[in-house]
Amino acid sequence: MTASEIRELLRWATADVISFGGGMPDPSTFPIEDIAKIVAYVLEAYPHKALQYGSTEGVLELRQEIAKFSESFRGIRARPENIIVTVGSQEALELLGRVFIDPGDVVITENPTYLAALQAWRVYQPRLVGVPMDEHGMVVEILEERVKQLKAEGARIKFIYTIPTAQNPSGLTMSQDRRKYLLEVAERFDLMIVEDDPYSYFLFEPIEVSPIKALDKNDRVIYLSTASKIFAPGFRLGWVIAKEDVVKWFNLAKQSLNLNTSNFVQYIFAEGLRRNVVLKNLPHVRDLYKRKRDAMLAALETYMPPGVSWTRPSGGMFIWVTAPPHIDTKELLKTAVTQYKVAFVPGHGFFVDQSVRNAMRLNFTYPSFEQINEGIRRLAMAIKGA
Ligand SMILES: Cc1ncc(COP(=O)(O)O)c(CN)c1O
Ligand SMILES: O=C(O)/C=C/CC(=O)O
Repeated sequence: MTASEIRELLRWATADVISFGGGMPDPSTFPIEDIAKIVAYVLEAYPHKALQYGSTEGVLELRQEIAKFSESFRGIRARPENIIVTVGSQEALELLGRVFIDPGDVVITENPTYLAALQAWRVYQPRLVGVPMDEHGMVVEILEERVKQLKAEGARIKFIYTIPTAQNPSGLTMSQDRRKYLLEVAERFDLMIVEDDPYSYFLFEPIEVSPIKALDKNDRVIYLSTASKIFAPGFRLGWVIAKEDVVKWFNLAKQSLNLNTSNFVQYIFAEGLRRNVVLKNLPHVRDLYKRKRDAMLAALETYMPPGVSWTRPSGGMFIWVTAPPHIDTKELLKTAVTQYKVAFVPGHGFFVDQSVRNAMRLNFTYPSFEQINEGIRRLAMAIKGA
């Protein structure tokens, strides 16, 4: 077991430190009034169901609402039997490890990728294989070559993990052609794709892309999403859309983890979807995050010294920054926090072999506009002094 550099950062979060760490939503986006009304309604209308143990796969009413939401908003056709509700999509990542990974099995991911997925799976001792990205996302040509090599070695490839839209940590979005190519490679080599999709709700520029799951005609994609960025992360509510036998295995594995996801939050989120709270809130959230992204890009242009580069995310919550090669950002973090009062997530933990030491991930959704400008100014001073 290894620590999450993101979770560990929470230790540094003191009042005088500007943190670009955790991918936290701007608290102003939480639909507090709607949630307050819904809580009162749920406790009035069906308190005994909401406060009781529940089914491991999740409340039927919520799975029905998620199926409707996924089809109308994401173009993903699914029935409630194809859905299991999880304790955040982080639990879905754990279930993937618990159900699919035996020691030595190969898991293929983008490189860099979401470090808490790697953290969850390392417990099951996989062989992690990272595929590089370019501005169009995972370089699927390289993936195809790696798959051929791995198959020739007799490796057991359990799944390909991708965050195709506004990727964590890079902010990059996989093109539609690449999505089709990836699905074609998976079909040809009989592989499963895990599509982790917390961020497709926040695309700032019009990009013609669809979830890979919406293109999936042969149940080859296990799709993950979450209420964390569109409702509230404190609810710890995510979901998986997959073929029924995968849902059954996830159910089996989840029984011994936590019996069931909280009924209380499930009924609240079901009512939130029913009342269109999410879709009503999204345009405001998307506009706010676009403006915050632009504010951080402008501050980077203003303050960063030569030799520092960064991505221009198409959506999501993060900008990926590459410092000059002599800088180890894990070391830089200590100075940044203690001397310059600014924090970020060092980049090495996002790589399958922790090899890249001079990168960092910056969150722009949580800090205020003033903190974004001041924090980037401080960060630039820390980099110049390194
Ligand atoms: C790619 C990805 N997957 C999963 C998660 C976990 O989210 P949650 O457990 O809150 O649904 C996150 C959270 N930042 C994420 O970025
Ligand atoms: O910053 C992220 O990507 C994940 C955030 C969830 C967490 O707080 O660990």
